[in-house]
Amino acid sequence: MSVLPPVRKDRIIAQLPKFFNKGAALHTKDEFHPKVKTACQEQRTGTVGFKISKVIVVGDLAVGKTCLINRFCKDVFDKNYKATIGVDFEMERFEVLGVPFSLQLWDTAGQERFKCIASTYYRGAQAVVIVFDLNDVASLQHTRQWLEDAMKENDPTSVLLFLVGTKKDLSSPAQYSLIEQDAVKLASEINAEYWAVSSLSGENVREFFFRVASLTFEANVLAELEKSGSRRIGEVVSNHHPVPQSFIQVKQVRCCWN
Ligand SMILES: Nc1nc2c(ncn2[C@@H]2O[C@H](COP(=O)(O)OP(=O)(O)OP(=O)(O)O)[C@@H](O)[C@H]2O)c(=O)[nH]1
Ligand SMILES: [Mg+2]
Repeated sequence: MSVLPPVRKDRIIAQLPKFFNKGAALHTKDEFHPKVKTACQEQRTGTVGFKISKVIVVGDLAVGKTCLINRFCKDVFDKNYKATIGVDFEMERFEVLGVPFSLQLWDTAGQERFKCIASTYYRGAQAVVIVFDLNDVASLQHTRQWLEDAMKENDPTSVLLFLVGTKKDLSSPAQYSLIEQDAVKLASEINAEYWAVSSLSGENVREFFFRVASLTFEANVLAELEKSGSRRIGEVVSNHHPVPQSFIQVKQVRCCWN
């Protein structure tokens, strides 16, 4: 018997949410991968329904990481800045294509003096959200460093990356389109999906997290399917050359859509 309450009605995902910008999307398909849809219909998603996927949110101080998470998880916005000390996390439960799926959203500190505490929590992320302020070019320039730090603790071939510009409500259309060009360019260079949001107005916040949940779910199901398929192949291969598990896992995620 399940002890968990049912998933909230507004956390049910029945369709793949759309990307934000075609020039910087993790993929541009309209629907979930056919293998994922079939596996969900046939209830062959293995352990995915019991898993909690870790998402880490990193970026400069005061760019709006905490506000972004709080807008989505609690539907609140605080205009006063209170620095995050170390880390904090929120759990969000979804239902994707009828399968329960949970995200653990880790809100980390951007302030230099708390960075070493925060970085100890980077390990094991399935998605990394790198946040910058759309009104502060320096915060966009610093995202490469945040990426490098996050990747020291994670496998770059299996992590989904998102580059998120915040405080969209504060930028004029002209200012916005200037920084967007740089952000889209950077996102496509680092293989991240780009989003622009406002936690004050709520613009794109829900859409963004639904996309994170959906793409993470899709990658998990594909990896699970690959694992159940490769177990048989692995058994045959291992009679001759043992295949390290890490190699199999890298392949699983890499071949998502190819
Ligand atoms: N206008 C506007 N202000 C925002 C938005 N998001 C955040 N802010 C403000 O920006 C400041 C910093 O926001 P936080 O979410 O605390 O920033 P943070 O990235 O978590 O900062 P650290 O915890 O120090 O790393 C606060 O004063 C927020 O009210 C937004 O979308 N629009
Ligand atoms: Mg914070």
